[in-house]
Amino acid sequence: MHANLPPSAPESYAAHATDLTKVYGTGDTRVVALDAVTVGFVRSQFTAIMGPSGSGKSTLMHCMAGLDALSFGSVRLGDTEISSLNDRQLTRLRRDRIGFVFQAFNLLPTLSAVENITLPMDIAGRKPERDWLESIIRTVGLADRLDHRPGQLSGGQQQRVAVARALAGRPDIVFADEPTGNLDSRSGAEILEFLRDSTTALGQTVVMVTHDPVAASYADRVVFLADGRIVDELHAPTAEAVLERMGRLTPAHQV
Ligand SMILES: Nc1ncnc2c1ncn2[C@@H]1O[C@H](COP(=O)(O)OP(=O)(O)OP(=O)(O)O)[C@@H](O)[C@H]1O
Repeated sequence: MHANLPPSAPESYAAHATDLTKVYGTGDTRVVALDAVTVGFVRSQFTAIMGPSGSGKSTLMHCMAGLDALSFGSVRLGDTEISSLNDRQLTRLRRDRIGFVFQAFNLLPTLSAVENITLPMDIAGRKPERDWLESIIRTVGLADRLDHRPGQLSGGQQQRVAVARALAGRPDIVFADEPTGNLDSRSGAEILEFLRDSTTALGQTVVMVTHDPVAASYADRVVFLADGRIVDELHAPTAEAVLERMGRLTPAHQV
């Protein structure tokens, strides 16, 4: 398994940031959202990013996914230095090599579940690999819902379609931003299990931003941010351990 390579081996990372710094605004409105963050996401691992509100979680995800430009530092996706890419190359990289799952499911209402799953590949002119697609659909348990439109599916089922869509192109990495934020706890648990299965059974790499210690406990590793810096990390986390670490980072009035 790639996950057993030493973390220092560059090939063990699906994505890696070095001294990643992001500054918004200038003068009085200047905010250092990320302050020289160095972090790697090991292939075939599930990593959760946690931290108090405003600590830089979304900014880290957006910079590493090529959705936002860096101020300083570098981000590599596999062998590709993304800060060296122009807008067109970045668009292609996001489309072909990154999967996204958001809190809102962002499905097209007029398309069936399977059409939604294959849409990004259809747009890219790529043919889905049949076996891969079937294993994803099996993993997320959608085989008997493929012809349903999003309006005929529950929230949990719609998010399963969104997870399958993110995985369909066999991306180098999947970024999930609060993927269970709109779901009841049972549907949320299913989605988290699918994300975890996609790393253990399918070898995918998943990075998830979450506020929820229970959600984070599904990950192999939790990285904690505070004030734009990585301040802690946990391996094989339990919800209790995550909660305890978060308690140390969050001022009492915000808990
Ligand atoms: N487009 C922007 N312009 C100016 N400042 C921004 C912008 N986006 C984020 N920030 C600031 O950068 C800091 C980090 O924001 P970010 O959204 O990454 O935090 P977060 O940890 O994801 O927060 P939350 O948990 O509330 O979503 C905050 O101080 C925020 O106000």
